[in-house]
Amino acid sequence: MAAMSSSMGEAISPGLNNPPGGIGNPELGNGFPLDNSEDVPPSRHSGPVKTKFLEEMMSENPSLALTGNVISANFNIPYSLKYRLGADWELKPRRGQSALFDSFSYLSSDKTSWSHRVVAWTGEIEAPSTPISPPITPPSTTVHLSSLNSLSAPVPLDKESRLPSPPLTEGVHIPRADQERLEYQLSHTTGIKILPVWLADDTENTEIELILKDQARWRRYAENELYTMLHYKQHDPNDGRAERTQWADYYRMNQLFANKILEVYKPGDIVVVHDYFLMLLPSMLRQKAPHMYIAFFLHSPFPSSEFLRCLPRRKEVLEGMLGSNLIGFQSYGYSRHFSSCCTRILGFPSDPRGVDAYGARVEVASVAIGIDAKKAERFAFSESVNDKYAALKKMYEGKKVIVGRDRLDSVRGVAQKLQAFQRFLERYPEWNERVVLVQVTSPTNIEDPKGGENTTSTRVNELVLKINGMYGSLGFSPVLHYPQYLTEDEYFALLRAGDIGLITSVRDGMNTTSLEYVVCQKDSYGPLILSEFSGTAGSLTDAIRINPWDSTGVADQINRALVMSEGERKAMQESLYSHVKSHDVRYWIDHLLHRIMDVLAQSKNKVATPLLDRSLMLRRYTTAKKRLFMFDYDGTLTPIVREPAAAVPSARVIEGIKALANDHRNAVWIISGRDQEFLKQNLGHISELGFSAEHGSFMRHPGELEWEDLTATLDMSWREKVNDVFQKYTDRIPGSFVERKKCAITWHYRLADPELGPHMAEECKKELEGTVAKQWDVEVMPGKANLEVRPTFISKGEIAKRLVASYNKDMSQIPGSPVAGTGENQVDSGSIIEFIMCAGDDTTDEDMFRALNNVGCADVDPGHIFTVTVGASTKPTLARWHILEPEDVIECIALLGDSAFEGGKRPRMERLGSVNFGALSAVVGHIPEQ
Ligand SMILES: O=P(O)(O)OC[C@H]1O[C@H](O[C@H]2O[C@H](CO)[C@@H](O)[C@H](O)[C@H]2O)[C@H](O)[C@@H](O)[C@@H]1O
Repeated sequence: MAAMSSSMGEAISPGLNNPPGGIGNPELGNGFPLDNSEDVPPSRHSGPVKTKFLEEMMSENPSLALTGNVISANFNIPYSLKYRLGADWELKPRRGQSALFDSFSYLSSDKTSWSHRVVAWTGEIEAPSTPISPPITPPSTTVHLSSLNSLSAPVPLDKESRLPSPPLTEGVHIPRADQERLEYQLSHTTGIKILPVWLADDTENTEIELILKDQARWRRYAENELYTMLHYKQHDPNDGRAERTQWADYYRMNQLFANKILEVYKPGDIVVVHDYFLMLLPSMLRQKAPHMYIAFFLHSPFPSSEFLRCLPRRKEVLEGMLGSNLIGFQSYGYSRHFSSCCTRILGFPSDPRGVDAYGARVEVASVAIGIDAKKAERFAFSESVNDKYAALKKMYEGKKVIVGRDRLDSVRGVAQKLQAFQRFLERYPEWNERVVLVQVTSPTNIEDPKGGENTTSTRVNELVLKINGMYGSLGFSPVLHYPQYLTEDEYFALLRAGDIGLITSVRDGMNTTSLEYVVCQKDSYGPLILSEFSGTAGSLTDAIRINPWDSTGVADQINRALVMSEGERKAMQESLYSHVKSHDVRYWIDHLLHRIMDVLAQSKNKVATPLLDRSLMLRRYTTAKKRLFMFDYDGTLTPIVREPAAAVPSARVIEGIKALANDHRNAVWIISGRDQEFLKQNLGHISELGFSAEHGSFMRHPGELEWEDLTATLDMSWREKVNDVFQKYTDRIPGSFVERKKCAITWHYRLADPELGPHMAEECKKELEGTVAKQWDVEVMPGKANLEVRPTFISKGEIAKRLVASYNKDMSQIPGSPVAGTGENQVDSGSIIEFIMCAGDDTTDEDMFRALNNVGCADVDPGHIFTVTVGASTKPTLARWHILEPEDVIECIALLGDSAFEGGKRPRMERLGSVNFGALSAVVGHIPEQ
């Protein structure tokens, strides 16, 4: 997890007497205050101040207005709370997440143009005590706190009255009036507008009082399951019962967050959701407010798909995150893992920049968090720290000090650090008694799945004893281990006193200690040794990188850091320092918000294809005397399935197509990449249908049995070459196979590895374009998990053109014309076409849409041509309309087919699915007058 800090503030009781943004203790807010020192004092601000980053970004893209409302959703508020019955609540800055809380302060300050609110859980509330002072409550005139009116208040408001005893139920009971008091304190007195999410065990009485019994339940799933998995740790197998209960709490908690956000959300607001406690929140919000702007930021690492697979709720978690417009990670590696998980686990196409999910694009980005470097520096070199620093320097005089400050959690790698230090003392005995490792460990509330914190702690203690036993003496211990929290002063003094900062985490989202160490070494240039498994390693590229699992390697790097020349140390420090200063927490949040604005601007610029207007289509259809239908097959009449042979038409498709083709005013064609055999077997029995097989290579006219071969005169010698290339790739890629048709050849990779398949298809395409396509007139076409080669002159577009031209003339007498069939239902050949519907789902169908877009007005009125792509509205297409899936195509077919019988005539076919006369009348009834 990111942004841990040792911040520890004094308890304060904010109330109305405290000015907004500056309650009693100015240090309060987020461990220590937001630095204003180099800016104009707030009172003299004429308006919001833009950071350099924002100015640069806005000059690049002036259309981005970096202003509006931001709602940050975080698991807990920046304070730990102590409840005092009938009195103001006691708020203490919460330990950890200091960087994130600093970003909240920044967004809430007048240094940005954003209006900012935080929605967060109260956190575990400390049990009540008797009131210690009269409440500094808001005035009774405040509308917000109407229940504090003494008549309606559930508890007496004057301090003399005895408070009623809490009911006999166990747990903490918080009357509504006291909840409102906290809500008031949090929104008016802390400098950040905070809306608390109340999470109660008992949902029945929440209007009267909140009963909190098992407060830790809300963090259990996230900490036991998600934190564990995100850090590559695993449980021993269990029966899953505890997991189910914890999941239910996690789900409910995310829902309560969604409800709270929706209470205050207004269209146009940006919601930024933080970390693994709220992974379901983006999709819950998206369901309720489809147009909400949502960014999710994961402060933790994100594992590879091999590891995420082990999580029983992997799909729910990924789908939850995919409700966002943008998902930010601490490093590129984590964002790459996420995209890959979406492909491998959910089957969604992805690339390193994003995922295509449910017809929308979800962008991913790596935006590493920073610290408030100015504030940290000011604090680290303040008077109170100077004294402690001087004392430490004196204490370790004549020794080199290696400093470490980590949580006592196995992923922080404290055991690895000690092992490497032992190896160092063994390999470099010249440093014995001249180097000391000062290791501070703070407790963690996250349980280790394999035996808990105790295992790590026991191991660490054993190692400390062992090293001190081996290399220490009566007067000297090489390892000084302090398992305790440090005050802010002590913490910064220690980082300043270090000669080397040593971070050996084995998994870590962002390690803010390393950033604070860099700030503290501003003048003394102590090198930073940093684990390559920390998310920070991706940003602090000039630090000495180590693999914590390689003790000897770490030992050598410790020695290297100790013997480095001053010049080398200075150069390293200067570069690290400049990075930490320039990529601070403001840069981070500005950058994240800018990215979301950018993503939103891009999606606004994209022209979405409108959903097919069925009533318009029906209107045009019913009035037309001559109609032409062109249907693609796979992905249009049948859903895409794993194996081509399994994509057989349903009874509904057959019924619907039959009904359409039965109408003598309709010409219905199936224009497919499939071969003749497949089409004949599955739809060949509908004699009124016309067929075009293999993308136009072969045609079978309505009412006929013979196929026309349009490739008869073509040179087909390319097939052998293509076959060889496809075979080579098939041999290399398990699961892929070649479909050899009469003319076209298709290489399928749907059953291959989901990332390797598309990658090798790109390679294969390049190879074919550079060889076969140069020698022969053939086209290499990427399809849906396939690559297909066919002669260039043949395409679905050509067929579409021909059909329009042919049906537009009276060509029934011309042999070979598409309308020259003999069936009883032969289309009326005397007039021009008055209605065209053409539906398809993939790139080869775009050729038909292009051809139909170019049909001259004299031939067919463009308003009567319905080109329809099957897929999301965001899909790039030349079609004028879209519908989502084959099921919708079938419904449209049924709708049109049934329309012939509207008006009381008995239908000749079974009613199709959900479309019946009632539904049809409903649609017709709503047709606006022309
Ligand atoms: O023009 P179409 O009718 O859309 O045919 C295009 C290709 O479709 C078939 O492959 C695709 O569908 C399969 C079944 O759903 C699926 O398993 C495969 O991954 C898709 O690529 C067919 O096998 C090809 O011959 C067609 O060219």
